[in-house]
Amino acid sequence: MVLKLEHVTKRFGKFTAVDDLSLEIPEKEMFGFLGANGAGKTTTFRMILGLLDSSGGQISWDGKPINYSTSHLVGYLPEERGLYPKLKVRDQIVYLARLRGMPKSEALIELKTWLERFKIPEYENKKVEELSKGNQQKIQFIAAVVHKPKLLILDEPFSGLDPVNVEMLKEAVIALKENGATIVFSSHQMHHVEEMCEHLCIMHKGSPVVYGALKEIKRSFGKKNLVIHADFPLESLGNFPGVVKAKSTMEGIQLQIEGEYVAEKILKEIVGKGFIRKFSLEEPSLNDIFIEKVGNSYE
Ligand SMILES: Nc1ncnc2c1ncn2[C@@H]1O[C@H](COP(=O)(O)OP(=O)(O)OP(=O)(O)O)[C@@H](O)[C@H]1O
Repeated sequence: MVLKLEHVTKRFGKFTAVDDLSLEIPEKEMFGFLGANGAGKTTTFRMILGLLDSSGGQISWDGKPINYSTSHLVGYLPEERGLYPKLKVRDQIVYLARLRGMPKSEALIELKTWLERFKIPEYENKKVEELSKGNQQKIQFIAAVVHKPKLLILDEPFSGLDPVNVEMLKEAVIALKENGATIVFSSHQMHHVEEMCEHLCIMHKGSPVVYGALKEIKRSFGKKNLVIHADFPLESLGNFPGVVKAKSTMEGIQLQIEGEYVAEKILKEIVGKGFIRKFSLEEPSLNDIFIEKVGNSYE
Protein backbone atom coordinates (compact mmCIF):
# COMPACT_ATOMS: atom_id res chain seq x y z
CA MET A 1 0.00 0.00 0.00
CA VAL A 2 2.63 2.51 -1.08
CA LEU A 3 1.47 6.08 -1.63
CA LYS A 4 3.08 7.28 -4.83
CA LEU A 5 3.26 10.74 -6.34
CA GLU A 6 4.71 10.95 -9.81
CA HIS A 7 5.54 14.32 -11.37
CA VAL A 8 2.65 16.00 -9.61
CA THR A 9 2.10 19.65 -10.42
CA LYS A 10 -0.49 22.16 -9.32
CA ARG A 11 -0.94 25.54 -10.91
CA PHE A 12 -3.25 28.29 -9.75
CA GLY A 13 -3.43 30.49 -12.83
CA LYS A 14 0.16 31.35 -13.65
CA PHE A 15 1.40 30.47 -10.18
CA THR A 16 2.89 27.01 -9.66
CA ALA A 17 2.18 25.87 -6.08
CA VAL A 18 3.51 22.31 -6.52
CA ASP A 19 6.16 21.72 -9.12
CA ASP A 20 6.86 18.25 -10.57
CA LEU A 21 6.77 16.51 -7.21
CA SER A 22 7.65 12.80 -7.11
CA LEU A 23 7.54 10.95 -3.79
CA GLU A 24 7.10 7.44 -2.50
CA ILE A 25 5.64 7.15 0.96
CA PRO A 26 6.29 3.70 2.38
CA GLU A 27 3.54 1.65 3.96
CA LYS A 28 3.12 1.62 7.76
CA GLU A 29 5.62 4.39 8.26
CA MET A 30 5.54 7.94 9.44
CA PHE A 31 6.46 10.44 6.75
CA GLY A 32 7.22 14.08 7.57
CA PHE A 33 6.41 17.00 5.34
CA LEU A 34 8.33 20.17 6.14
CA GLY A 35 8.40 23.56 4.52
CA ALA A 36 7.87 27.23 5.16
CA ASN A 37 4.47 28.90 4.79
CA GLY A 38 3.30 28.59 1.23
CA ALA A 39 5.73 25.79 0.33
CA GLY A 40 2.92 23.64 -1.05
CA LYS A 41 2.23 21.13 1.73
CA THR A 42 -1.52 21.61 2.11
CA THR A 43 -2.00 21.76 -1.66
CA THR A 44 -0.17 18.42 -1.94
CA PHE A 45 -2.34 16.86 0.78
CA ARG A 46 -5.51 18.04 -0.91
CA MET A 47 -4.39 16.51 -4.18
CA ILE A 48 -3.51 13.23 -2.45
CA LEU A 49 -6.99 13.15 -0.94
CA GLY A 50 -8.69 13.92 -4.22
CA LEU A 51 -10.10 17.20 -2.85
CA LEU A 52 -8.20 19.16 -5.47
CA ASP A 53 -7.36 18.15 -9.03
CA SER A 54 -3.72 18.24 -9.98
CA SER A 55 -2.60 20.11 -13.08
CA GLY A 56 -0.46 17.13 -14.07
CA GLY A 57 1.12 13.91 -12.84
CA GLN A 58 -0.22 10.82 -11.08
CA ILE A 59 -1.11 10.03 -7.49
CA SER A 60 -1.84 6.47 -6.43
CA TRP A 61 -2.23 4.44 -3.27
CA ASP A 62 -1.66 0.75 -3.68
CA GLY A 63 -1.75 1.40 -7.42
CA LYS A 64 -5.20 3.07 -7.40
CA PRO A 65 -6.42 6.65 -7.05
CA ILE A 66 -7.78 7.85 -3.71
CA ASN A 67 -11.43 8.87 -4.09
CA TYR A 68 -14.86 8.48 -2.55
CA SER A 69 -14.66 4.68 -2.67
CA THR A 70 -11.54 4.64 -0.48
CA SER A 71 -12.69 7.33 1.97
CA HIS A 72 -13.33 4.77 4.73
CA LEU A 73 -9.62 3.86 4.62
CA VAL A 74 -8.34 7.42 4.79
CA GLY A 75 -8.27 9.94 7.64
CA TYR A 76 -7.54 13.65 7.30
CA LEU A 77 -6.88 16.34 9.86
CA PRO A 78 -7.21 19.53 7.83
CA GLU A 79 -5.19 22.62 8.61
CA GLU A 80 -8.29 24.77 8.88
CA ARG A 81 -10.14 22.92 11.60
CA GLY A 82 -13.72 22.34 10.60
CA LEU A 83 -15.96 21.17 13.44
CA TYR A 84 -19.54 22.36 13.88
CA PRO A 85 -19.45 24.61 16.96
CA LYS A 86 -23.07 24.00 17.94
CA LEU A 87 -22.96 20.21 17.73
CA LYS A 88 -22.15 18.01 20.69
CA VAL A 89 -18.84 16.16 20.51
CA ARG A 90 -20.64 12.81 20.52
CA ASP A 91 -23.05 13.70 17.69
CA GLN A 92 -20.28 15.18 15.62
CA ILE A 93 -17.97 12.18 15.87
CA VAL A 94 -20.76 9.66 15.30
CA TYR A 95 -21.91 11.60 12.24
CA LEU A 96 -18.42 11.68 10.73
CA ALA A 97 -17.77 8.02 11.54
CA ARG A 98 -21.05 6.97 9.94
CA LEU A 99 -20.19 8.94 6.80
CA ARG A 100 -17.17 6.68 6.54
CA GLY A 101 -19.16 3.52 7.00
CA MET A 102 -18.70 2.85 10.72
CA PRO A 103 -21.81 1.77 12.66
CA LYS A 104 -22.95 4.11 15.45
CA SER A 105 -22.36 1.58 18.25
CA GLU A 106 -18.77 1.03 17.16
CA ALA A 107 -18.18 4.77 16.74
CA LEU A 108 -19.35 5.40 20.31
CA ILE A 109 -16.96 2.78 21.68
CA GLU A 110 -14.08 4.31 19.73
CA LEU A 111 -15.04 7.82 20.84
CA LYS A 112 -15.08 6.82 24.51
CA THR A 113 -11.69 5.14 24.19
CA TRP A 114 -10.20 8.25 22.60
CA LEU A 115 -11.74 10.68 25.09
CA GLU A 116 -10.35 8.60 27.96
CA ARG A 117 -7.00 8.49 26.32
CA PHE A 118 -6.96 12.27 25.92
CA LYS A 119 -8.17 12.66 29.50
CA ILE A 120 -11.37 14.49 28.52
CA PRO A 121 -14.17 11.91 28.99
CA GLU A 122 -16.46 14.61 30.42
CA TYR A 123 -16.61 16.40 27.05
CA GLU A 124 -18.63 13.74 25.27
CA ASN A 125 -21.89 15.67 25.69
CA LYS A 126 -20.50 19.18 25.44
CA LYS A 127 -20.87 21.41 22.43
CA VAL A 128 -17.66 21.95 20.51
CA GLU A 129 -17.84 25.72 21.07
CA GLU A 130 -17.66 25.15 24.83
CA LEU A 131 -14.21 23.53 24.53
CA SER A 132 -10.83 25.28 24.61
CA LYS A 133 -8.96 25.48 21.32
CA GLY A 134 -6.55 22.72 22.31
CA ASN A 135 -9.37 20.41 23.31
CA GLN A 136 -11.23 21.18 20.08
CA GLN A 137 -8.11 20.10 18.30
CA LYS A 138 -8.13 16.79 20.13
CA ILE A 139 -11.76 16.28 19.03
CA GLN A 140 -10.78 17.12 15.47
CA PHE A 141 -8.02 14.55 15.72
CA ILE A 142 -10.52 11.96 16.98
CA ALA A 143 -12.74 12.86 14.01
CA ALA A 144 -9.81 12.01 11.69
CA VAL A 145 -9.04 8.64 13.29
CA VAL A 146 -12.32 7.33 14.71
CA HIS A 147 -12.96 5.04 11.71
CA LYS A 148 -9.48 3.46 12.03
CA PRO A 149 -8.00 4.64 8.73
CA LYS A 150 -5.08 2.87 7.11
CA LEU A 151 -3.75 6.12 5.66
CA LEU A 152 -3.74 9.17 7.87
CA ILE A 153 -2.89 12.66 6.68
CA LEU A 154 -2.35 15.23 9.40
CA ASP A 155 -1.87 18.87 8.45
CA GLU A 156 0.07 20.49 11.29
CA PRO A 157 -1.38 18.30 14.02
CA PHE A 158 0.73 19.83 16.77
CA SER A 159 0.22 23.52 16.11
CA GLY A 160 -1.52 25.49 18.82
CA LEU A 161 -1.16 22.82 21.52
CA ASP A 162 0.59 23.15 24.87
CA PRO A 163 3.60 20.86 25.50
CA VAL A 164 1.60 18.32 27.51
CA ASN A 165 -0.97 17.99 24.75
CA VAL A 166 1.72 17.85 22.06
CA GLU A 167 3.18 14.83 23.88
CA MET A 168 -0.24 13.23 24.24
CA LEU A 169 -0.99 13.64 20.55
CA LYS A 170 2.47 12.43 19.56
CA GLU A 171 2.01 9.26 21.59
CA ALA A 172 -1.37 8.70 19.93
CA VAL A 173 0.13 9.15 16.46
CA ILE A 174 2.98 6.77 17.25
CA ALA A 175 0.52 4.16 18.58
CA LEU A 176 -1.52 4.41 15.35
CA LYS A 177 1.62 3.82 13.35
CA GLU A 178 2.51 0.83 15.47
CA ASN A 179 -0.95 -0.54 14.77
CA GLY A 180 -0.17 -0.46 11.07
CA ALA A 181 -1.38 2.92 9.77
CA THR A 182 0.64 4.87 7.23
CA ILE A 183 0.92 8.43 8.50
CA VAL A 184 1.89 11.59 6.66
CA PHE A 185 2.08 14.79 8.63
CA SER A 186 3.24 18.33 8.04
CA SER A 187 4.89 20.52 10.60
CA HIS A 188 6.67 23.81 10.86
CA GLN A 189 8.79 22.43 13.61
CA MET A 190 11.58 20.22 12.49
CA HIS A 191 12.12 18.55 15.81
CA HIS A 192 8.72 16.84 15.58
CA VAL A 193 9.70 15.32 12.25
CA GLU A 194 13.19 14.53 13.51
CA GLU A 195 11.78 12.62 16.49
CA MET A 196 9.06 10.69 14.73
CA CYS A 197 9.73 10.11 11.04
CA GLU A 198 11.88 7.60 9.22
CA HIS A 199 11.37 9.40 5.92
CA LEU A 200 10.74 13.03 5.14
CA CYS A 201 10.60 15.70 2.55
CA ILE A 202 11.40 19.39 2.87
CA MET A 203 9.37 21.43 0.40
CA HIS A 204 10.50 24.77 -0.90
CA LYS A 205 8.41 26.72 -3.38
CA GLY A 206 6.55 23.63 -4.51
CA SER A 207 9.58 21.34 -4.93
CA PRO A 208 11.33 18.96 -2.58
CA VAL A 209 14.80 20.26 -1.67
CA VAL A 210 15.50 17.36 0.68
CA TYR A 211 13.85 13.96 0.39
CA GLY A 212 14.65 10.51 1.73
CA ALA A 213 15.42 8.57 4.89
CA LEU A 214 16.28 10.77 7.86
CA LYS A 215 19.42 8.81 8.75
CA GLU A 216 20.66 8.93 5.18
CA ILE A 217 19.87 12.65 4.84
CA LYS A 218 21.94 13.36 7.95
CA ARG A 219 24.79 11.08 6.95
CA SER A 220 25.07 12.42 3.42
CA PHE A 221 25.01 16.02 4.64
CA GLY A 222 28.61 15.36 5.71
CA LYS A 223 28.95 18.24 8.13
CA LYS A 224 28.75 17.55 11.84
CA ASN A 225 28.23 19.59 14.96
CA LEU A 226 30.86 19.74 17.65
CA VAL A 227 29.95 20.93 21.11
CA ILE A 228 32.77 21.86 23.49
CA HIS A 229 32.47 23.03 27.08
CA ALA A 230 35.71 24.05 28.75
CA ASP A 231 37.03 26.40 31.42
CA PHE A 232 39.31 28.27 29.00
CA PRO A 233 38.49 30.53 26.00
CA LEU A 234 37.34 28.70 22.86
CA GLU A 235 36.32 31.60 20.57
CA SER A 236 39.44 31.30 18.44
CA LEU A 237 38.21 27.89 17.23
CA GLY A 238 35.80 29.81 15.02
CA ASN A 239 38.78 30.41 12.69
CA PHE A 240 40.12 26.84 12.85
CA PRO A 241 40.46 25.23 9.36
CA GLY A 242 37.40 23.12 8.57
CA VAL A 243 35.08 25.06 10.88
CA VAL A 244 32.07 26.26 8.89
CA LYS A 245 30.15 28.09 11.63
CA ALA A 246 30.72 28.91 15.29
CA LYS A 247 28.38 30.02 18.03
CA SER A 248 29.51 30.85 21.56
CA THR A 249 27.27 29.47 24.30
CA MET A 250 27.13 29.99 28.08
CA GLU A 251 29.31 26.94 28.68
CA GLY A 252 31.57 26.95 25.65
CA ILE A 253 31.16 26.80 21.91
CA GLN A 254 29.10 25.05 19.28
CA LEU A 255 30.77 24.48 15.94
CA GLN A 256 29.63 23.22 12.60
CA ILE A 257 32.56 21.36 11.05
CA GLU A 258 33.24 19.94 7.61
CA GLY A 259 33.67 16.39 8.88
CA GLU A 260 34.87 14.16 11.69
CA TYR A 261 38.51 14.71 10.86
CA VAL A 262 38.19 18.36 11.96
CA ALA A 263 37.07 17.22 15.45
CA GLU A 264 40.21 15.12 15.78
CA LYS A 265 42.42 18.07 14.91
CA ILE A 266 40.55 20.38 17.28
CA LEU A 267 40.91 17.89 20.12
CA LYS A 268 44.66 17.76 19.58
CA GLU A 269 44.73 21.56 19.56
CA ILE A 270 42.91 22.05 22.86
CA VAL A 271 44.18 19.15 24.95
CA GLY A 272 46.48 20.44 27.69
CA LYS A 273 45.04 23.95 27.67
CA GLY A 274 42.74 23.40 30.63
CA PHE A 275 39.78 21.37 31.83
CA ILE A 276 37.44 20.10 29.06
CA ARG A 277 34.06 19.24 30.49
CA LYS A 278 32.43 18.20 27.26
CA PHE A 279 33.64 17.29 23.79
CA SER A 280 30.77 15.91 21.78
CA LEU A 281 30.51 15.17 18.08
CA GLU A 282 26.87 15.27 16.98
CA GLU A 283 24.84 14.66 13.85
CA PRO A 284 23.57 17.79 12.12
CA SER A 285 20.03 18.76 13.03
CA LEU A 286 17.31 19.02 10.39
CA ASN A 287 17.37 22.72 11.10
CA ASP A 288 21.06 22.89 10.07
CA ILE A 289 20.23 21.01 6.89
CA PHE A 290 17.23 23.20 6.12
CA ILE A 291 19.20 26.39 6.58
CA GLU A 292 21.87 25.19 4.20
CA LYS A 293 19.43 23.92 1.56
CA VAL A 294 16.86 26.69 1.70
CA GLY A 295 19.06 29.48 2.88
CA ASN A 296 17.21 31.12 5.74
CA SER A 297 16.30 30.58 9.34
CA TYR A 298 13.14 28.65 9.76
CA GLU A 299 11.78 27.90 13.19
N1 LIG B 1 -6.98 28.04 -4.13
C1 LIG B 1 -5.84 28.70 -4.32
N2 LIG B 1 -5.77 29.69 -5.23
C2 LIG B 1 -4.62 30.36 -5.46
N3 LIG B 1 -3.45 30.11 -4.82
C3 LIG B 1 -3.46 29.13 -3.91
C4 LIG B 1 -4.64 28.37 -3.61
N4 LIG B 1 -4.32 27.46 -2.66
C5 LIG B 1 -3.02 27.64 -2.37
N5 LIG B 1 -2.49 28.64 -3.11
C6 LIG B 1 -1.10 29.11 -3.09
O1 LIG B 1 -0.25 27.98 -3.23
C7 LIG B 1 0.90 28.10 -2.40
C8 LIG B 1 1.03 26.87 -1.54
O2 LIG B 1 0.03 26.90 -0.54
P1 LIG B 1 -0.12 25.74 0.54
O3 LIG B 1 -1.31 26.08 1.36
O4 LIG B 1 -0.07 24.43 -0.13
O5 LIG B 1 1.21 25.93 1.38
P2 LIG B 1 1.64 25.25 2.75
O6 LIG B 1 3.00 24.69 2.54
O7 LIG B 1 0.60 24.33 3.22
O8 LIG B 1 1.72 26.53 3.68
P3 LIG B 1 1.39 26.75 5.24
O9 LIG B 1 2.55 26.20 5.97
O10 LIG B 1 1.29 28.22 5.33
O11 LIG B 1 0.11 26.02 5.51
C9 LIG B 1 0.72 29.41 -1.64
O12 LIG B 1 1.49 30.40 -2.25
C10 LIG B 1 -0.75 29.70 -1.74
O13 LIG B 1 -0.99 31.09 -1.72
